[in-house]
Order: sequence, then structure tokens, then C-alpha cells
Amino acid sequence: MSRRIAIEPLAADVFAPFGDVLEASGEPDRLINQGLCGRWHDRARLDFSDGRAGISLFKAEPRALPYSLEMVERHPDGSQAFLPMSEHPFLVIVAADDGGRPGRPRAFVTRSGQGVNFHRGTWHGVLTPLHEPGLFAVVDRIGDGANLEEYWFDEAYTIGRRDRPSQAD
Ligand SMILES: NC(=O)N[C@@H](O)C(=O)O
Ligand code: NI
Repeated sequence: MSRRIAIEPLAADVFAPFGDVLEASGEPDRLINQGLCGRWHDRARLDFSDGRAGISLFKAEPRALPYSLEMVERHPDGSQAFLPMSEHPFLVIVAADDGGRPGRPRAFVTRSGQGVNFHRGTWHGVLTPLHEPGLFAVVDRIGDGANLEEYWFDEAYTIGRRDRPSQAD
């Protein structure tokens, strides 16, 4: 099977097996602050085996497309959320688990204003901005242990350009 992977637009239903899509879309769950603010309430499953939730700031180098995916990782002890602090789209790569190894990855591109929360133990690519500044708030587990399992592919996958449908598999 081809090692080229087409990029799909991020959608909550498609992403559901891997995590949550965070976006202020549709009607808010609550109107607060004298009706001047919509609240999309409790939209991500935070899950930590022990330790606590923390918020860190990541400033990552933008990547160019096509992107060579050499590895994915997972965090067995906690979920991890990528919340962009700019309006730019970014690349989100995930893979289902197949007997302790990642299956064929899937690649998504966000729309401006979308963030993601990987469920605990979900195979994912590391934070992958596509534009400067690659500035994100990251909500993940603060605690003991590495909480990190990496898987390096024998052969890299090529994450294609969305505007080149010929790369679709
Ligand atoms: N290692 C780290 O803090 N970040 C990664 O988990 C990542 O997914 O980018
Ligand atoms: Ni991670």
C-alpha cells in the first residue's frame, strides 16, 4: 500500500475515535457574562492516571508539505490537548492501535479556531504547525514517569498536499 497519505479536513465525527475537536461552532451550551459570551461547555475528555493536569506553552517550528512522517507517539497516562494561540491551521496526525503498534496513520488539517484533544493513549504525530507562529497552549499530564511511548516507522509516510487530490489513496 502507498506510503502517501492524503490530508482530510478535521471533523468531530471522523476524529471521535482518536479524540475531541474543540471549536466554538453551532449554538453555545450556555450564554454567560450578561449574555455577552457564549460558553461551549466541557467539550473535551481530560483523563490522567495520576498526577495532575497542566497547561504548557509550545512554540514549534512550522513544517512544510509534503511532510515526512517518521514516527508517532502516545501518552499512556494522560490525554493531550493542542490549543492554537494563532489563527493558523495546523496538521493533526493520528493512528489507531493495532496490537500495540500504530495502524496506518490519518492526517487532518484544522480550520482556524479549531483545537484538538487526543484521548489518553492515542497514537499521534507531534505538534505540527504549518505556519508561523507555531504557538500553542498544551493541556496534558504533569506527573512522574515519561508518559511517552514512541513508534518509529521502518519507512516514513508522506503526508501529501491537500490541493493535490492525485495523492489521495
Ligand atoms: N513531548 C511533548 O511534550 N510533546 C509531544 O507529546 C507532542 O505530542 O508534541
Ligand atoms: Ni504528544
